[in-house]
Amino acid sequence: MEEIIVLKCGGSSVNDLSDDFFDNLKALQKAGMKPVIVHGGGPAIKEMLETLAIEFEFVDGLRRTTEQMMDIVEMVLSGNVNPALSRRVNEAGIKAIGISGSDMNLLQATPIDYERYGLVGEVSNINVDFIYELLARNIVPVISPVAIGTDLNRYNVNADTAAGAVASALGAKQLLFVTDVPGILQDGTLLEEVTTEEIEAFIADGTIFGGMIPKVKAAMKGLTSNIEKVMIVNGKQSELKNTTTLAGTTITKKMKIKA
Ligand SMILES: Nc1ncnc2c1ncn2[C@@H]1O[C@H](COP(=O)(O)OP(=O)(O)O)[C@@H](O)[C@H]1O
Ligand SMILES: CC(=O)N[C@@H](CCC(=O)OP(=O)(O)O)C(=O)O
Repeated sequence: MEEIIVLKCGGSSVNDLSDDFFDNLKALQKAGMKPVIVHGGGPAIKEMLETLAIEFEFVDGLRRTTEQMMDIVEMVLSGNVNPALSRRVNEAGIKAIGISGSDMNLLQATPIDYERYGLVGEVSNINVDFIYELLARNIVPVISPVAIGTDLNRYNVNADTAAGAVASALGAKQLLFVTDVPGILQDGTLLEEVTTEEIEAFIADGTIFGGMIPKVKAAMKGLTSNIEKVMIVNGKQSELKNTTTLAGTTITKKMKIKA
């Protein structure tokens, strides 16, 4: 199997992905790589819950998910964001198929802690064979992070975590977080390379907060498996123009040698 690259498209930028993003996707395929997309949709879920006057809260950065809320999460992620993104990929001339993580037991999950988070899951198993079949046909899977439990409940999985799990399970070489900022910023300055050690310190001193935390955590976990390169890049701008010189933050496990 050729080199697999998992791209996580965050809800913050999924509706505003630049044309360069799709050109880049094409270039990756042309270069013989196999892209797999996992998307989020936090802002769209928020909007829908607010429209329906359903109150929600985040516990440790995860949306505490009730059964009623799960209906909305599934509707938005698998019924709205997912087909919209796969349509755009298809429009760009790339074969893509939108799939819910609960189809074909694609993403199987177990509850993290039902009392604390409700129907929030962590991925326990992935139907990699099905993804490989699609990749062999040059079809880009566009995966919604709604998972299925062995208890047959649906689970809401954080999309960054889901992307990390998919990348590790597939033996992907690269994991790219496509978001609404140019990468990890420190006092407004882009950090081009950050080590896993530095990340711990940045979380502790508040440089990295909120939605960036699950990304760097998934990155650090991914780097302990076969993933060689993790990047955080902006999907809205033209940094994605060139596959070899992507602008953004590269997260590495190697130590920086101090001069
Ligand atoms: N050090 C940091 N550098 C850049 N962004 C950061 C940092 N710490 C926290 N963030 C926040 O993380 C956000 C990206 O995460 P999130 O909103 O969850 O995006 P996505 O929907 O793409 O997953 C940024 O918009 C920014 O507000
Ligand atoms: C458990 C949990 O918090 N799930 C997320 C799933 C979507 C997501 O992660 O979207 P972004 O990538 O846009 O943040 C949520 O309900 O918002």
